[in-house]
Amino acid sequence: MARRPMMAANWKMNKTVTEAQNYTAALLPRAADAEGVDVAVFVPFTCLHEVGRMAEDSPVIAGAQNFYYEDSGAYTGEVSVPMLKDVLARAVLVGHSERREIFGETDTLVARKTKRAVEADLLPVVCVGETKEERDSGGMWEKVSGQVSRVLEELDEVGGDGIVFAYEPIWAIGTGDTATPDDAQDAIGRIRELLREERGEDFADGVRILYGGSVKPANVAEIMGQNDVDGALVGGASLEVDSFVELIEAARPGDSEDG
Ligand SMILES: O=C[C@H](O)COP(=O)(O)O
Repeated sequence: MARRPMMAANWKMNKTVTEAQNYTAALLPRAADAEGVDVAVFVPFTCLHEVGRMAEDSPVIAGAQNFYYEDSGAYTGEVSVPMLKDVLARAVLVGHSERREIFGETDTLVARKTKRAVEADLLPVVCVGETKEERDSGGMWEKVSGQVSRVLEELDEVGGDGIVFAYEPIWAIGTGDTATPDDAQDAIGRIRELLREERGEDFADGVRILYGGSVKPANVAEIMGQNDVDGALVGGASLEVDSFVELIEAARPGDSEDG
């Protein structure tokens, strides 16, 4: 099944509102030409409303980088799904490794957030991946399969067709140390196989799985050329519009190495 590619920018903790406005104004006309690719931009809460408003009538998907699964209440510092929708977010990152490693998010919290996003029709991009130590000790698959399975378990009641996963080996994030295209295909192919075993052929074929970790214009074509890789979640190389647009263009169907 041909899945629609996705190219996603994760600005992380970068950009003021003015910088976000300038970036979005430059991106929108150029992303409009990106036929066949879903373009998403995951931005800090402080500029989400502005990016959401500017992108509202465009194909560009404005997204948040985090949220909490309760809708309201005494959760100081947190932001809920209704609040994200109110500022025009259409997607959200869930369980990015920086949330898991720095802020202690557990597999259970990530799974509950994913369920809440699905229920609210906010597209979750669920991040999974192993540390260098886990990879070196042969524990990559135990870690990644555990993260994916916990999410699937939580989604039992709500389905979750169309959710997006992002495989991001932690050792490749922001290090310039990209996984080889074979490593990316191996991990992502195994994730898809797990989805097939747990939820059947149609679900597995429909879920997009992105790769993340030091993706840049110089390596994107090779990564996108892998059979099971449906796009990329990009940090550093998404911060400049020119470089992000190069990545979007490389994701267009027919532009990747194997088609
Ligand atoms: O969300 C994006 C990933 O953490 C990758 O970041 P990076 O492209 O700067 O390595």
